[in-house]
Amino acid sequence: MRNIMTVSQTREADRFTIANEPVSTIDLMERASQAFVQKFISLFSDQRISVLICCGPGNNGGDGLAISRLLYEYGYSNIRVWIADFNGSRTDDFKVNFQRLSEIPIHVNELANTDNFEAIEAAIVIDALLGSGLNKPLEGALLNLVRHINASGKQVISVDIPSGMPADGNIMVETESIFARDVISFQRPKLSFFFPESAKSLRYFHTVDIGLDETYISALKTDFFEITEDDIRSALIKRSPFNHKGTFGHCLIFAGNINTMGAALLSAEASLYTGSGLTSLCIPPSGLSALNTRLPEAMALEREQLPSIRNLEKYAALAVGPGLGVGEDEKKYLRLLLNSKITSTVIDADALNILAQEGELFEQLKPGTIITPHMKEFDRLFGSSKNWWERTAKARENAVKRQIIIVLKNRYTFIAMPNGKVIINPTGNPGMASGGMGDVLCGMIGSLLAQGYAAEEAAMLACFLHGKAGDLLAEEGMAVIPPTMLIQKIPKVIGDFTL
Ligand SMILES: NC(=O)C1=CN([C@@H]2O[C@H](COP(=O)(O)OP(=O)(O)OC[C@H]3O[C@@H](n4cnc5c(N)ncnc54)[C@H](OP(=O)(O)O)[C@@H]3O)[C@@H](O)[C@H]2O)[C@@H](O)CC1
Ligand SMILES: Nc1ncnc2c1ncn2[C@@H]1O[C@H](COP(=O)(O)OP(=O)(O)O)[C@@H](O)[C@H]1O
Ligand SMILES: [K+]
Repeated sequence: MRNIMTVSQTREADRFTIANEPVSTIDLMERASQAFVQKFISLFSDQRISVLICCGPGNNGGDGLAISRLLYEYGYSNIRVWIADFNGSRTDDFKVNFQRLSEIPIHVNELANTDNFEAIEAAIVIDALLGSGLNKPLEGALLNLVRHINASGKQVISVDIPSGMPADGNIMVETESIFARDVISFQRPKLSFFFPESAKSLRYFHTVDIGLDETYISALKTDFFEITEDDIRSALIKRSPFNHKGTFGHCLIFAGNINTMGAALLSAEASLYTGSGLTSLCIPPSGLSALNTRLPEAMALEREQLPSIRNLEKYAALAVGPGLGVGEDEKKYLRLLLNSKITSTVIDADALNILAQEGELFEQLKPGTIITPHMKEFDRLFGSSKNWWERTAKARENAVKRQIIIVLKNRYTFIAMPNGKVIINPTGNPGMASGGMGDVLCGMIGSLLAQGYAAEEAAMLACFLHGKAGDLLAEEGMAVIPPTMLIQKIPKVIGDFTL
């Protein structure tokens, strides 16, 4: 896991590295600027491109000055610099880089404190106005400059963070900032990048290593973590020669209704393709022929038979909800299943809507149960929230209080764990925004639970692999990803991490 630092923790890591490596602050700024420039070159290799670098008075601006010099040294000759120093005081490292820049022939314009900025001619704007030192909302001439840059329609690349954007997650509706196509962020992404409200400030972010002390950083106590490929590689268990279907558990999926049988089939298919030894799908009789035709590997269990089954615990895991409906029968059977001896459970979709109506059933969830709400389902369960910061806080609070795992689905899915940590999944893409994608995730989690993974691991693995399968398809040129195609990719993604 990669822990996500707050601004004050980044400063601590900064101070520790400076004192213990040791490295001077100006050399650290040079290292950060070099790292930025290397990434910039990989994005824009044509040295003839015209670039305007906008620098504030702090260290973010100091980076901007160093970046200007370095780009010049790398052969980018069409460079201009604007300095927006309206009332801040220049930092020492800004001053050093200002002096260094004066020794090379780059046009530098120190902007007057006015709202009349000249038109931006350059193709690219590097935004080094403000970084993590933001301490109040933008206002006055600086705000107008930010609006001027945004209105120019030029591609903006931000240094560390879009100027004006708060870093630690709580982004207000009224917050105004630079809108960057790309952000090149130092050492770690900022927590704010993962919140949906960040969409007004950036499109893509890239993280570059500036050599802060990783041993120190990984020991910092943080609440938010990002899943990495190494986590997946070490958590996934390789298959052994004498494994058999019994090794990989039996997943029971309780889903589907007359008009929503497809959701049940998607979950069952995802369970099969994620590797559960056996998958049984409990559906109304109207779905049986569809199941037998579409998924010969899966077994059917007629819904009315549920009460007569004595040994439900033969199912290693239970996945409930996709396309289920919220009728009285569904409520009755859901109650029966949640009160059964099956201990590993994932609850999705309509089963969550039932829980939102049946408060006492919700209160009785077994510890370790996984729930997978999207935003609307989450709000039905926990009440509406003003913004994602508040919603995330509720997810953490409830995961701890109820000792359950809350998979709050989005572009970056937040997995709130019973220990209070929030694990962020980085994989996935907008091609996956199509109906049925969540049904697939539910089947994958059920499958991993059936295979014996602990609930925390099953949630983390399923979210990452689900998004990764979507990313592989996007890399193959798929702008729209039907859930059935994503399912076909799951075995390959698992293979990439285990074979
Ligand atoms: N992390 C690392 O390891 C490394 C970090 N580095 C870089 O340092 C950056 C952080 O630099 P920083 O601390 O100097 O702050 P920065 O963002 O330049 O702004 C401070 C200035 O802005 C002003 N100001 C604030 N809010 C304002 C507002 N709303 N409107 C107007 N003004 C406002 C504030 O004025 P004040 O209010 O304090 O008078 C002060 O003058 C970081 O993002 C990264 O780029 C690398 O160089 C090396 C390694
Ligand atoms: N823009 C996106 N980027 C990454 N993942 C996405 C995006 N849109 C949707 N997804 C993923 O697709 C799934 C959608 O789930 P859900 O809304 O429950 O779908 P459905 O109810 O149609 O099955 C979630 O896992 C979500 O993370
Ligand atoms: K910036």
